[in-house]
Amino acid sequence: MAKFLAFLSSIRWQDPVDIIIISYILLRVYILFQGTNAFGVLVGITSLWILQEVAGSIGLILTSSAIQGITAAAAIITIVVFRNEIRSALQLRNLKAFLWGFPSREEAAPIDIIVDSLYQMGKRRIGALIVFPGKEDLSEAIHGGIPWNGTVSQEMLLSIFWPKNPVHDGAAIIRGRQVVEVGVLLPLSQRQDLPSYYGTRHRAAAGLAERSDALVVAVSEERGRVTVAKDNRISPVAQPEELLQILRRHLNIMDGAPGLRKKRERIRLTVAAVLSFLIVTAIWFGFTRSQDTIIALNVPIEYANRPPNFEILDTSVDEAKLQLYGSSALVKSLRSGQVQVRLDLSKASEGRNVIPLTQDNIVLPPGVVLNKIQPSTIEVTLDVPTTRELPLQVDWVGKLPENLVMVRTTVSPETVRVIGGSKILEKVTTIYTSPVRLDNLSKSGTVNTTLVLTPPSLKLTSDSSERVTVTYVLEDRGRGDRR
Ligand SMILES: Nc1ncnc2c1ncn2[C@@H]1O[C@H](COP(=O)(O)OP(=O)(O)OP(=O)(O)O)[C@@H](O)[C@H]1O
Repeated sequence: MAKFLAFLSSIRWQDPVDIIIISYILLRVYILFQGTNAFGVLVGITSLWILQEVAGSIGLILTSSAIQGITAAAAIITIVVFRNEIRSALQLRNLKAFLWGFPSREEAAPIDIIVDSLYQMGKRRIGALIVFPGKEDLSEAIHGGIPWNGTVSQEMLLSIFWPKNPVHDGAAIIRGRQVVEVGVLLPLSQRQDLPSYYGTRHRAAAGLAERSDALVVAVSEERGRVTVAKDNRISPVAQPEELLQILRRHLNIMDGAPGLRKKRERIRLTVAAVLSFLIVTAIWFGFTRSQDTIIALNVPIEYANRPPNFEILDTSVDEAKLQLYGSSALVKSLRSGQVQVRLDLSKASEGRNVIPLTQDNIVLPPGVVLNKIQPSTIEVTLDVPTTRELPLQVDWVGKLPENLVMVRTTVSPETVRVIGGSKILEKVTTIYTSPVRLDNLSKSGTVNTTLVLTPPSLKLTSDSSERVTVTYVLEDRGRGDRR
């Protein structure tokens, strides 16, 4: 529970923003690419990337780098192979349309009118060729069309393919409710297995279907048959209902009233948005959790609420060793002062106190969790401060040269006033200077040095100085004073 709360408090404002931005990008990619072959490949590449992250996080170094290589190669191949699909998916006029717009969902084609017209033309032996583009861009496959932009009607279709009409040759392209181009030349299929009675019209239908995701319907001038070409298949369709069904499937026209269709579309988008959010949240969770780190930190102990009149004479340690856990970004950016160890001395009494060091003594920034504290207890010795005047002595070290003897030493000042805990001061009888070496002395003189307060809890009164002057007199053994 504590970890969960710590996790909640570790969420920064940037994290939900991060998740929302990436979820939105994912949703946009879905909206722009749904239904295209490239979409399936994109899903594949994303799965590979997730697999690589998982492999990396559990330490499968070789697998992770192999998948990384495959993902990179697959991404490049996808861009090359699906360049047309990607281009048509991104064919939006401006950034606003790219970020907010929906790919122009043209109004559904009036397939009843179209199917009726096709069978009418069949009956009357009027040859026709109609292309219903899919998601792919056809501009590289087709040539020579004449822009038309007329709303589909039976009269218009019959007149376009009327043999005396100058534009009856070639194919018509229908997008939504519009005949957008007429007289379009389609690529001819090179297949050898097509029936011999299929002439160039049917070969043209098969050719474009093979090269793209468009559906092409041909009406035979000779036989009056309606034939549909899609992908690598080309076959006659005897019944108008069957053709209606094929067109409905190809153009993604849902049964039901337009209101119902819109509702279904909204539900689909909502599901896609929720799924994007959940996927991105899961990835974010895995990503940030895998970034969690443990660090060790030494933090000076602060003492609060010291009883008045008491001094801290001694403590068993000056620093606490903390082991902290959290997201690596957070843990690494910890600054001094953000982590504090505070010991409450309000209940401490004179002498030695053993105070437990617990979680309650530690102040941590949100998101950082305490894993371990050392030591578990701290000894604090409190005492009443007193002042004493103590004699000062020189701390001579080493040996005088053989021929010399020290006959007199004076220290200035001779005494110092020291403040410290009464118990400690009871044991201290003398204050020493810093060590002064004897080996280097060759004649009488003066040395300036400082005094050393031991134990360090002792302090000098404000009127005492740290500086000490030592005057010494040396003599040659047997020869008297040496100046
Ligand atoms: N590459 C092409 N792209 C578009 N239309 C074409 C193409 N080649 C031929 N056509 C159309 O096909 C017509 C010729 O049909 P042709 O009789 O050769 O074919 P078919 O398959 O036997 O058709 P039908 O059964 O109607 O005779 C042309 O007048 C032209 O309208």
